[in-house]
Amino acid sequence: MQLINKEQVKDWLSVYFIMGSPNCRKDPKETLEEAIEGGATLFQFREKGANALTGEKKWMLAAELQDVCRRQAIPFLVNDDIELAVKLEADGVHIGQEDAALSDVRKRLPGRIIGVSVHTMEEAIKAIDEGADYLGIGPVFPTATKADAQPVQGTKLIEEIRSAGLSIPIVGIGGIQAENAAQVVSSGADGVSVITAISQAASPREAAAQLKKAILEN
Ligand SMILES: Nc1nc(C(F)(F)F)ncc1COP(=O)(O)OP(=O)(O)O
Ligand SMILES: [Mg+2]
Repeated sequence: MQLINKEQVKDWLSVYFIMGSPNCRKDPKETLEEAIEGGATLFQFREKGANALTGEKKWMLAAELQDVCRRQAIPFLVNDDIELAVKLEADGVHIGQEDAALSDVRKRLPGRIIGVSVHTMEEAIKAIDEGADYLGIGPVFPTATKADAQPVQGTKLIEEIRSAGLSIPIVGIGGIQAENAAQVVSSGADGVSVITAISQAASPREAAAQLKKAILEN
């Protein structure tokens, strides 16, 4: 059972920026503001990896970035940390196969966006049956950002899901940049999600704008 308007979710997925403080070249708040000014349409707070903030510091940064999203009217999602999402009344969460069960998350965050990472058709069908609002599929290209990433799979699963006539909103993830973004969308994804392509850019604004342009040209 889908709770959020599917077309709205597809629009949100166009340029989906994911970030935490360890990913940033400069101040995370500045990075996010620039990314949204450049064209980012959705944000996921993913505070993970070496030197990730925890406890009060993590909560404070999340609240600060949520405020940026509120002011710029884009949804603020939280990766993994359901407690934090509930505490902040986030617009949604993203969960992987090892994270909390979708049914439990739905109970704790009714009416909010729930995205699920999937790597196989079986995982995709299970997530759709359980009412996921979108699927994160990848890694499409090699990525250095996620140490425990699954094997690189290109756009094969995205194409398979679309060939099966499934219309759930899909975002590609993993090693995506302006140069390769168009092929992700032409394979059937509704948008692309990136970390490094924006967070490590000299100009996050310009990087987001280039991604947006690549998507719109497709
Ligand atoms: N965080 C993510 N966001 C997306 C999104 F669809 F939003 F692009 N897709 C996939 C992931 C990966 O999620 P997961 O497999 O739980 O690993 P981690 O918690 O380390 O990110
Ligand atoms: Mg996760």
